[in-house]
Amino acid sequence: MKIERAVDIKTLKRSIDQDSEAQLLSVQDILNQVKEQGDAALFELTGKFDGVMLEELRVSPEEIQQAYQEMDDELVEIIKEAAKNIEEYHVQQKKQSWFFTRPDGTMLGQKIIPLDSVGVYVPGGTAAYPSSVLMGVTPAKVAGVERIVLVSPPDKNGKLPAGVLVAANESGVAAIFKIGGAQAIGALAYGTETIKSVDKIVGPGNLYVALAKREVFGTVDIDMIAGPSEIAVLADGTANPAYIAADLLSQAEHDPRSASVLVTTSEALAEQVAKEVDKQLQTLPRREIAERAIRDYGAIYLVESLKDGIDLINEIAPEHLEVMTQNPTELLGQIKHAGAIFLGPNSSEPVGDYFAGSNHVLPTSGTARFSSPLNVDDFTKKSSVIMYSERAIQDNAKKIAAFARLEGLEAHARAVEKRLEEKEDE
Ligand SMILES: NC(=O)c1ccc[n+]([C@@H]2O[C@H](COP(=O)([O-])OP(=O)(O)OC[C@H]3O[C@@H](n4cnc5c(N)ncnc54)[C@H](O)[C@@H]3O)[C@@H](O)[C@H]2O)c1
Ligand SMILES: N[C@H](CO)Cc1c[nH]c[nH+]1
Ligand SMILES: [Zn+2]
Repeated sequence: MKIERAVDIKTLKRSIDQDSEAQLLSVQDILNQVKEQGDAALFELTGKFDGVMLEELRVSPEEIQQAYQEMDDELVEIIKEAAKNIEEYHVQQKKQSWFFTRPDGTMLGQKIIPLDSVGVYVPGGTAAYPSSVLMGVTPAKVAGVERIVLVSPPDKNGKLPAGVLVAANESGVAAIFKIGGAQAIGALAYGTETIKSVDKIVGPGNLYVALAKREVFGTVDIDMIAGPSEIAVLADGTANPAYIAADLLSQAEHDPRSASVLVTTSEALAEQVAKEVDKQLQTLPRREIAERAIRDYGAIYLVESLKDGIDLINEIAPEHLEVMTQNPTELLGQIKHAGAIFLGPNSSEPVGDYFAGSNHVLPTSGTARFSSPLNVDDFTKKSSVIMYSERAIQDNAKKIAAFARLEGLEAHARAVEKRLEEKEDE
């Protein structure tokens, strides 16, 4: 890894918009086909793109049972424990409806309501992460969403990975469907004979999935369109270089476009981390991916002070930030922009990916400046509640009517004045 004194933030801001016109047209065709032909389109497109002719779209209870048998019992227990931790964390996020009254008897409030139904997309292939199943489903469940369904593309034998099925079952989804790509997004948005449409679709996927989500937005709500993973580590000379290198590589192995960045005040540490990264890379099974990510999007930035380091971190707004300094908690107050903040030497990033309980679906590509991790609020909506008292309408009707007339809206004015007339007639 190169050690630099100047920072090119631009290299971290990778665009997710690498779609071509042809891909967009193909996605639009797929969505139309699903809208018009329903299940028949799903069977046909799954044959075409996933190479398997399915008999059933829905995963059967027997398939779920078989998944438990295929998995090591110890791993099932680990998934259960992770699910418990994730639930415990997200329960803390739950907000209550609130109401208050004014002295004139008016009652006002905000009612919080869970969405009726949600679809969670789980990518296929090597990115079919059981942990992402837990992260997508649990906040919806905690929010109180009644119907949560999961979609994921099948393999050539028409199967989904055992880990995905176990995680889905443990987190309490209502149904699992073996469909992927734009056709899965279309089915969730428009509904088919077998799959009822949902109100919101969440979860990452390839370009076809991302484009399809963008296309159906408005018919349904969607979550963020996530870019490749990122990690930034802020460290002083007290940090352990082997830990830092390992954590940088943990995100580099996700994608050749993952960004792994160290910001440090210590030149000695910078040199040690660069050496460690090279050393640890040699034995990684996903070495090729990680090597490309480190080469193209990895960097070590030397800064004069921790204050300069924090300014730089706030500018990068990384998906994950690890703070490995002598007193990490003292810096927390100054960190404004980061999706998840890991404090101290024991809080290795994968702790958050799998087990601590916080959500690993996080804002990427600098969007941590204005967005948050996937959370319970993403699966609720709010309604305002207004109950004006008789005294309040009598006292305020004239003011409201005057305001309406300022906007040239006579019917608005007369609607509230009607209450005054009715009172005079009594
Ligand atoms: N940001 C994150 O947190 C995160 C996590 C996991 C995975 N991912 C992303 O998920 C993606 C996984 O990709 P994947 O492809 O393995 O699985 P996927 O499930 O995203 O896509 C597979 C589907 O793509 C469709 N498809 C493939 N080729 C097509 C074509 N030519 N025309 C139309 N549709 C086509 C097929 O329907 C197939 O079912 C990667 O891009 C990865 O970066 C991101
Ligand atoms: N670090 C990824 C999100 O940035 C999530 C993940 C899933 N599995 C392992 N890691
Ligand atoms: Zn990860």
